[in-house]
Amino acid sequence: MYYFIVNKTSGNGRSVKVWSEIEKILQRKEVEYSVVLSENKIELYEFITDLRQSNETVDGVIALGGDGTIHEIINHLLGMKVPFTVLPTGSGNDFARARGITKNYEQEIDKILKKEHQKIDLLKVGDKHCMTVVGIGFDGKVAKEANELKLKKWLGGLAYLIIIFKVLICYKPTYTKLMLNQEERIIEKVWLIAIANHPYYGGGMKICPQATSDDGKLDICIIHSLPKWRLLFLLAAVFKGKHVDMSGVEYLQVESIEVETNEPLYVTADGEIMGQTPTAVTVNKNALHVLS
Ligand SMILES: Nc1ncnc2c1ncn2[C@@H]1O[C@H](COP(=O)(O)OP(=O)(O)OP(=O)(O)O)[C@@H](O)[C@H]1O
Repeated sequence: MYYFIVNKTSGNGRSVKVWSEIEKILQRKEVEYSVVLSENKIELYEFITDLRQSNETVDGVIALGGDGTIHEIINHLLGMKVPFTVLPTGSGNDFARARGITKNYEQEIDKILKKEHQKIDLLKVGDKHCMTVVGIGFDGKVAKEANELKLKKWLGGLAYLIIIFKVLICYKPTYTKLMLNQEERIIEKVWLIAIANHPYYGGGMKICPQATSDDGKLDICIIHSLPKWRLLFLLAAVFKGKHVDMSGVEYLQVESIEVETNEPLYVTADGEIMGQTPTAVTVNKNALHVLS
């Protein structure tokens, strides 16, 4: 049995339209499925609780949503050895982008029905897990403002651009103390720290191009000690992942990181606000089964 979780709020309501398309494909292929079309996280928790208690064999849990939906689901599936994947219907879809999952839904369903899966790592941040990228600093502030902006769903990518400019006007880089694999490092004037399990965040920004979710490592990109105008050019280069060799960028691979800052900075995971610094991130190796 396949379990589908449709987040009605993601992608400006696109999930519901896509679900009706998918339901027809499933019926044509005579696939057994159960579905929840959820408006809020409580409906999601109830569905997963039912799934835990069910005697059915779970062939897969499939999200229709974006990275925020994935974030909620994986944090509830941990410990259950059920394979997970997504049919992307969000606005960012950075996990799908990283794994080559397309919007050719018929083709993606054929892949799902092959039942091939593999284990991947997750990032552990506090008591939560993250699938894609933990963002700290400038990007955390941008995500916070984007989540609060009601117009986000209408403006799409343009909303991020507007918010980036707005945040940039007032944002000041921060004195930061890091513990990288237990080794202390001080960096003054940090704009942002991205800690990645997959390469993309923010709807296609290739912040950690070398990140893979099967190497037991955190890929870390630190952007620091740059004037504002250079940061803007650098952020433009991030879309192609061409920023890593530029000055003001450090790219590291470690097993653990602790971040302390002289003032609290927003911490995001999969685009969702987790809290503020200080924070610590580690790898939870082979934590989740994903359908490939
Ligand atoms: N099953 C669910 N049902 C309802 N709401 C959910 C569910 N799972 C997560 N949410 C909330 O819905 C919000 C929007 O979902 P999501 O982030 O997937 O869509 P999006 O913002 O369009 O896509 P993306 O994150 O890829 O940009 C999230 O902030 C999340 O907290």
